Amino acid sequence: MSTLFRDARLADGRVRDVRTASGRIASVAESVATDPQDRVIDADERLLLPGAIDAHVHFREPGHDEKETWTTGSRSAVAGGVTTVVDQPNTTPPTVTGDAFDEKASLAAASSVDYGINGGVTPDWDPASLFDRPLFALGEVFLADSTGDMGIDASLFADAVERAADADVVVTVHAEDAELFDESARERDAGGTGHDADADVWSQYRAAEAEAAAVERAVDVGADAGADIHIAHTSTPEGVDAAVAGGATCEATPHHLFLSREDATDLGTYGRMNPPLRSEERRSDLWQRLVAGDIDIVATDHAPHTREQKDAGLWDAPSGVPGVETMLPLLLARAKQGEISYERVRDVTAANVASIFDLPRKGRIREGYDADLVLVDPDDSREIRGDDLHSKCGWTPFEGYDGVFPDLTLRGGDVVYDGEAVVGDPAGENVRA
Ligand SMILES: NC(=O)N[C@@H](CC(=O)O)C(=O)O
Ligand SMILES: [Zn+2]
Ligand SMILES: [Zn+2]
Repeated sequence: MSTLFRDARLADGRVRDVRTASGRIASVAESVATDPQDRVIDADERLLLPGAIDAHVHFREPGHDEKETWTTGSRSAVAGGVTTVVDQPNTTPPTVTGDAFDEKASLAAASSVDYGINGGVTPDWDPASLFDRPLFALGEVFLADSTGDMGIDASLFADAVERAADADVVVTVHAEDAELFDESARERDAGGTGHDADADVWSQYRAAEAEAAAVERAVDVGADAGADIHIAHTSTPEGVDAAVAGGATCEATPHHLFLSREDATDLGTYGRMNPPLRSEERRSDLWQRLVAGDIDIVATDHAPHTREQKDAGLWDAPSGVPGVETMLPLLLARAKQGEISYERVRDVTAANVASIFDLPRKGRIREGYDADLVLVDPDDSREIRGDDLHSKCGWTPFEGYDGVFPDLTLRGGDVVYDGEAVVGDPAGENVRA
């Protein structure tokens, strides 16, 4: 199937015809001749972007298919313009052995988007068999416990980073130092479950200082081993600055860029995640660092949990929020308001992700690249509603926010979302296989 987009506006403002054939971008030019077989789409100067690459999702299989599956997670992805995802290892079993990797890889065949599968680290990981598999990256490596309780100590971390350097794979780090958590916060929990709990207490507990301290440690270990360190979900400007100073790359999530402790009280446990929401001042400084280029990529840390699981007390509810479907729509809504350029949105959601994680055929609209494409009308925003989203969890922390959603998403030249429904059979491929 070949497709010709007529008069598409690219992120840099140029208006071009873009033709796809055999899953790749075949031509990008001011005027491209139509082949009789082409499906012609009059883009009418709507915006055409490379499909977003979300380097941080938790699609929950194997082990937690009540929260999400490769089917539901990838359907949510395409409806939000994401065409490649990277799955994290805190599943059950955790992805810490070659066998566990294989089990996850066979489940991922149900994915509508391309994917990478990360390997993780626990005291009983098996690096020999794990590095024998087509790993996307090592990570997220947990320096403190989060969902799955995979926090590891300093010596295991150093060992893991050395092995990753030998294998020439990036290490993605969940950087929080549990020694700096404020245990006295527990006494300030006034009780209540679900939305009636106060997640600001969670922000007090997993203190902001705990992030930069862990980032500093991670980049030091990385430098000693000669490894590439990527800091996951930086939530504080101090954490970003420590990553930049240490020569690491870093990501920020939509929830840390759009939400703050001022939202935590209303969200309750639905606003509990690791690292937690930060002060409005830190949130705004984080956004500035995104616009300025200190933050390399936006990744969602899409971490769905069921309502039933979230409707518990603050200390018992699981951490994490969904986000894969709303990342690009939220950023495009901000771009529409002039708060970030379309080129920067393209870079942080696609081009930079491809260069950090070495995906030479992804992240740009250029001849020879994979035909992973998102067409949007940049002026057409709508309110985000949990009921409209495709994640199995059925809720969003961004309820009521403006989003610019895709009119069309293509993966490998095939339409996977037509603006109203997810279409086609799952055909996602492992990007490292
Ligand atoms: N971020 C979260 O709060 N939760 C994530 C794990 C993680 O990324 O730390 C999850 O898997 O639920
Ligand atoms: Zn994490
Ligand atoms: Zn995560």
